[in-house]
Amino acid sequence: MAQWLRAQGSLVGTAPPFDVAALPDDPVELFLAWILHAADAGVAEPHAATLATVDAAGRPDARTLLLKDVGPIGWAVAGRRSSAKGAQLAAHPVAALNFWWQPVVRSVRVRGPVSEATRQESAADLAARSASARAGIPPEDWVLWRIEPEHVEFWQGAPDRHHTRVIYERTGGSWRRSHMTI
Ligand SMILES: Cc1cc2nc3c(=O)[nH]c(=O)nc-3n(C[C@H](O)[C@H](O)[C@H](O)COP(=O)(O)O)c2cc1C
Repeated sequence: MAQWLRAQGSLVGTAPPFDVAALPDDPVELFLAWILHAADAGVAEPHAATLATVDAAGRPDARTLLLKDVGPIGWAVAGRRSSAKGAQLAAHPVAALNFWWQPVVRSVRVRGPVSEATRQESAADLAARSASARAGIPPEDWVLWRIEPEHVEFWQGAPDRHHTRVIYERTGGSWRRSHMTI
């Protein structure tokens, strides 16, 4: 199996130009540019991401879900309060969210504290789902969570392995930005 895995391609997409001299001050702006670009480049379901949480004993967990919104107050995801992630977020309201857009060799990582949206916002998210996706979900069990970004990393792979990492770290009310080629 190890041989088969080694034979699989990696970073075989085509990365677009990425000018680190022209980065926005706000990582949300760069994220919006990247996810829209990924969709234009044919990435199916570019809003699918891996949400990582930790349980009460400190053990990590992760699953795929859909990004519901992104803006000045964070990256929003939704699910059942009664789920494992619901219990984990109640015990440790922190999370990481990872995106991987293979055809454009781009990945984004977001980390930070998590808070629940208002009951109205959670209800509106549930109401916006298809009838089949709503079926069997009591409204009070559906929660929209927001990850308030403290650390956002944009990674773009290069065929020559000179990959680019751009890191935004929030200190107080402002963002500190750095980038490197690795
Ligand atoms: C593409 C995709 C999108 C998904 N979207 C969601 C979602 O938005 N919310 C959700 O709760 N689960 C979603 N799921 C199911 C989760 O991956 C997971 O099975 C479920 O949330 C239970 O996870 P938990 O037991 O860790 O809480 C999605 C799965 C896939 C593959």
